[in-house]
Amino acid sequence: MQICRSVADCRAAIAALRAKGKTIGMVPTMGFLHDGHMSLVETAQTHTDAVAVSIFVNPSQFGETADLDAYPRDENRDLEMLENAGVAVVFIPEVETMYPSGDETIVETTRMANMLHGLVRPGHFRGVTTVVARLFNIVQPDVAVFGEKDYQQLQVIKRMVADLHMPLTIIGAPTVREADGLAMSSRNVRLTPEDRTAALILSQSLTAAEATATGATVADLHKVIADTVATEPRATLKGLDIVEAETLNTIDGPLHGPTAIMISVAFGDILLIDQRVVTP
Ligand SMILES: Nc1ncnc2c1ncn2[C@@H]1O[C@H](COP(=O)(O)OP(=O)(O)OP(=O)(O)O)[C@@H](O)[C@H]1O
Ligand SMILES: CC(C)(CO)[C@@H](O)C(=O)[O-]
Ligand code: BAL
Repeated sequence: MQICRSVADCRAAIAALRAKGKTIGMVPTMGFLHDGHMSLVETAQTHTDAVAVSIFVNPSQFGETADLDAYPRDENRDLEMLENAGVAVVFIPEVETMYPSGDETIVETTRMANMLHGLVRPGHFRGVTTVVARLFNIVQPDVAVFGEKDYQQLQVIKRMVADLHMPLTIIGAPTVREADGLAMSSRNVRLTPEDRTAALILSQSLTAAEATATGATVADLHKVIADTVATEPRATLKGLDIVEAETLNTIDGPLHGPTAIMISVAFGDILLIDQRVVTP
């Protein structure tokens, strides 16, 4: 496994694989890896010959520096997991490497970035597309894999790739969960034991909504989720969006096709997200 910290080293490692005729898959991450990330690596490996993983805690997608500062990191453990998984290249840049001129050049999906979860975290998706576009330009993968857990992020990136005619395919991979249903997230380790138990309310509220989806309106599902989350006093519902699955367009009246339910719930200063696509 090649560990690269500069753009030149990363490009050289990828070029060496290309010279052997290998196709390249990519999994962008912010590190502190868990089984959710490793499932994305496996998906990338089934589609391509060699996989590159980036580890970069991207400052431009964090609103509050407290959230950025508290973001968990463990580079040695991450590298061991990636080596064991047979990853070919790991790219671990510094902030100066990714942002040589700060935020002079940005990439933004102007509509999709500034709706739904983008309103809960202003500027977040602009930071995501800006860094992902840079990562794609450095690695130039054939395929990149993103988790469905970050549902809006996946749709935003697909839109960016289509609109900028980027020559790669984006694949979405299902959410990997703990045994009790909590979506795996690097942020879970910051939860107190009480909040960790309370966090089950995310998946439980989605299950309650799914059970009533057929024949339901958006307003009905809003109520089911809000009422379920309200039964957990430690949880604060921050965002709840029920939209058409691919376009993220709003739905009037009853659900009429694949529908994405996206929720964000805060436990103190820790914001957790989950989603489910239901087809009535
Ligand atoms: N439980 C999961 N199942 C599948 N994919 C996941 C899961 N958690 C994260 N991912 C995906 O891994 C990629 C990197 O995500 P990231 O490094 O932000 O991890 P994370 O655990 O989501 O961290 P956090 O939510 O705390 O920011 C993204 O494409 C994300 O959607
Ligand atoms: C895609 C990503 C690595 C960009 O920083 C990040 O948003 C994430 O980990 O989901
Ligand atoms: N997984 C999305 C990255 C973030 O929360 O900033």
